[in-house]
Order: sequence, then structure tokens, then C-alpha cells
Amino acid sequence: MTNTPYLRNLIIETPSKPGNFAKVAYAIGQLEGDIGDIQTIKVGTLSTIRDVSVQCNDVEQLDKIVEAINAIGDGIQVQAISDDVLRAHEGGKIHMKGKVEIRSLGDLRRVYTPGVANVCKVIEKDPQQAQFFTGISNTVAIVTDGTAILGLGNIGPVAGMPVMEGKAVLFDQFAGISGIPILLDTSDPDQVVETVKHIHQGFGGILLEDIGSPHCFEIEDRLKAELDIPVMHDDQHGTAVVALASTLSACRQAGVKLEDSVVGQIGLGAAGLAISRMMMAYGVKKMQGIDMNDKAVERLVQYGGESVGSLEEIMATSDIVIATTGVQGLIKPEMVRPGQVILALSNPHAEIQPEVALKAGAAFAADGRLVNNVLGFPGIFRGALNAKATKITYEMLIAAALAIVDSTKHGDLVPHPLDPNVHQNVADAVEKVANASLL
Ligand SMILES: NC(=O)C1=CN([C@@H]2O[C@H](COP(=O)(O)OP(=O)(O)OC[C@H]3O[C@@H](n4cnc5c(N)ncnc54)[C@H](O)[C@@H]3O)[C@@H](O)[C@H]2O)C=CC1
Ligand SMILES: CC(=O)C(=O)O
Ligand SMILES: [Mg+2]
Repeated sequence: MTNTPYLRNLIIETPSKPGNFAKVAYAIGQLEGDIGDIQTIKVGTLSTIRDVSVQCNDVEQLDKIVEAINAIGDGIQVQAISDDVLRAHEGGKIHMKGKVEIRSLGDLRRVYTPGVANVCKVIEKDPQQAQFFTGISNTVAIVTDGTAILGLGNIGPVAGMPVMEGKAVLFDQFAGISGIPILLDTSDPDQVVETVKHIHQGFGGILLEDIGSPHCFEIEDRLKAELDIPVMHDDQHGTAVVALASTLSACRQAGVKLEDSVVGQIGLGAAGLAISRMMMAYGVKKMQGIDMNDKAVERLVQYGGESVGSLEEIMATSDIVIATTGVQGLIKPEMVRPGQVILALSNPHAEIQPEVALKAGAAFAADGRLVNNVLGFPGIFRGALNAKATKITYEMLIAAALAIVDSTKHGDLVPHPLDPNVHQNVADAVEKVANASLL
């Protein structure tokens, strides 16, 4: 379990003189605040006001930063502190909106009764017509039981809703898909499977999100077997796709073959087991793992991986280390082996911060903000829906990973999530493989 990051926006006034903002940035940096977006709100003849987003570990750190900025003097001062993240969530982040406008009685009759009745009869006669005359085939249910919300643990589906709304926004923006959050007040596999089966007709696909292990495995397997629309547990396969892509990029740049590298997975829950399986499916010969739960380790061994005795041992013997435990700071700098690739993927806080791992000698390091399943799930579903695929297969997932690698600039591990090309490239690659398997 982790502390949540403390993100605040500081409204800072500095006399309009070059170099003043540098003093502010230095004060923030000295106290290890992480500066995000900087927006200039006002440039006056006498003073400039900026809105600076700062990430801290806690309120005490933020208080010290504010004190340090105010202590610079020369008229530099923090005017206000605002919680932009909370403000961005006021009223929720999504809204169901009509695609057609109703301006006249004629519109009303076309869009609703009596006109709509004819469309209902068309679909009744030929249910396939629902693909054309409704939005079902472009709508994905984002289903959670709230048992593994990020690395925050079992905080329940309602507390997890901001994450689900976030996924819906990403679906919309990156893939033009309508994502509808579905919050389940049960995590019993029988009940989850039954409920999703009863509602599935309204959707073109099912994204399972933040459902904890081990019940997520049974739920996904059963839904995949019993439904004829794509079902994917994002924390398993979306994460595995992005982990494979980033390790491939690192290996290509280091001139080594991923298949011949020793890969160590710390945390073998939903994300960790799927990453391990994906690595082995890709051809990694030595896949080793560790988890505090013996049953999780047994599952890895069943799939062909190896169990390792301790955290120290896995760190000492792996060329590539991937961590998905949800435990902030689990990997200590002294455990890092020079030249290692370290992906500490837990959100909201990593097992080791990338800059700490790099300073300790890692060749490549990244956290879950960078190596994030947002690079995978929108394009994977776009491709699957375009191809009218009934399943998301391993071949489609590997194609998605390779498309991410091909969209990555030299020197980076993965593309920027705001690069629209990456989602399009993933969608195209997945659609191509899906279509080929339908031939
Ligand atoms: N960057 C990304 O795209 C993604 C990141 N994640 C992150 O991965 C983390 C885990 O998520 P899930 O796999 O869904 O959760 P999960 O609850 O299914 O798995 C966590 C696993 O870590 C193990 N674990 C916990 N503490 C440990 C320790 N000290 N040593 C060894 N094993 C330990 C648990 O026993 C469990 O098997 C979360 O923080 C989540 O935010 C998950 C999905 C995507
Ligand atoms: C990114 C994501 O799905 C997670 O951290 O759970
Ligand atoms: Mg998740």
C-alpha cells in the first residue's frame, strides 16, 4: 500500500525581471518538489503571475516549499494554493452526449418516437442490424469490482470510479470509443460473470479494470470463453503489452536479445503474472519471479517460470527487472545491478524512482506513469472492434507491442501517450492480425 502523491498548483507572483522564476524553480527543486505544467496567467509591467503544478509526497513537503518560495524575498510570493486535480473531477469527467441535435418536431420524430419504432423492428428482424443502427459496436464496458484500484488496494468500486472515468476519457480521446463504467458490488466470480453476461448485449467489448488477483484470472477466462465479444483485463494484458514493448526497446538500444536476457518479475498478481506469460510467449528463456504469496509463485511455475528465493536474489540475477507490487520504495538503490533495465510500474508510486535507479547504475529505468497501459488498451480495442473480432488473442497483443516499439523514438523506451500515431498504429496492427485470423 502506498501514500497517494500530493499534487497542488501554486499561484506564484514574481516581479517581472528575468531570472526570478529560476529562483522559484530552484527553491522547489532544492526541496525535491516535482514541477509539472507551468502556465503564465498574467504578464504585467510590474509582476508576472504563474500557475505552477508541483507534486510532493505530503503536505509537510508542500508547506516547506511554500515557505522557501516566500523566503526568497524581492517580492516573490505564493498567492494561493489550489487543488487542480480535485477541481478537474468536480461533477465527474464524463458525460453521455447525443450525436444528433433535436431542433424541430421532425427531428424529434426521427430520433425518437414514432420513427425509432421502425428501427427497432429492423433490428428485431435481423439482430445484426444493431451493428449499424446503434452505437453498441463502438461501446465498451469498463467493469470493476474495486478490489485492486491502482496500487491503492481494495477500496471499493465507487472509490475507484475516478479511475474508470479516466479510462473512459482515454478511450474517447485516443480511440473514439464510448467507455461506460460499470461498478460491481460483488467480487464473487460466479456473480461477476453472470452480471457481465446479462449486460453484455449493450456492448461491443468488455474491459475488466482493477479487479484483484487471483479472482481476476477466473473471471477473465470464463467471460472470454462464454462471450462472443472481445474481453480483456487491462491490468493483465494491457500492462503486459506495454512492458513487452518497453523491454524490447531497451534491448534493441542495448544491442541484446530479449529472448536471451534473464527477466525478473517482482509481484505476480494480475499485472505481474500476465507480464511473465507475455515474456515467455515472446520467447524469453529464463523468466523468474517472486511474490509474498506462495500461490502466486505457484501460478508462475505452472506457466513455465522459475521461483526465486528473495528480493535481493532476483535483483542480483536479472538483466531486466519489472515490479508490480503496489509497494512504494520496495527496491533499494543498493540492490540495483549496473547496466540493469528496471521498470517499476506500480501506480501511484513506483518501487524505485527512475532517477534513483539510473543514479544507482541502471541502464534504463521507468515508472508506471511512463510505461502505462494507456499506450495499449485504446488501440487494442479500436483494432478489435474494427475487425469485428470476437476475441483478443496473444497474436493481437504481440502485434500491439511491436507497433508500440515501432512508434518509439530512439533513446526512449515507449512513445509519449499523447502521440496520436501510437494509438492509430496499435489499432492498425491489431486489426490486421485479427482480420488475418478470420480469413
Ligand atoms: N503501469 C501500468 O500500466 C500498470 C501498473 N499497475 C500497478 O501494478 C500494481 C499491482 O497491480 P495488480 O497486479 O493489478 O495488483 P494485484 O493485487 O493483482 O498484484 C499485486 C501482487 O504483488 C504482490 N506483492 C505485494 N507486496 C509484495 C512484496 N513486498 N513483495 C513481493 N510481492 C508483493 C501481491 O502478493 C500480489 O500478488 C499496482 O500498483 C498497479 O497500479 C497495474 C496495471 C497497469
Ligand atoms: C494503469 C493502471 O491500470 C493501474 O495502475 O492499475
Ligand atoms: Mg488498472
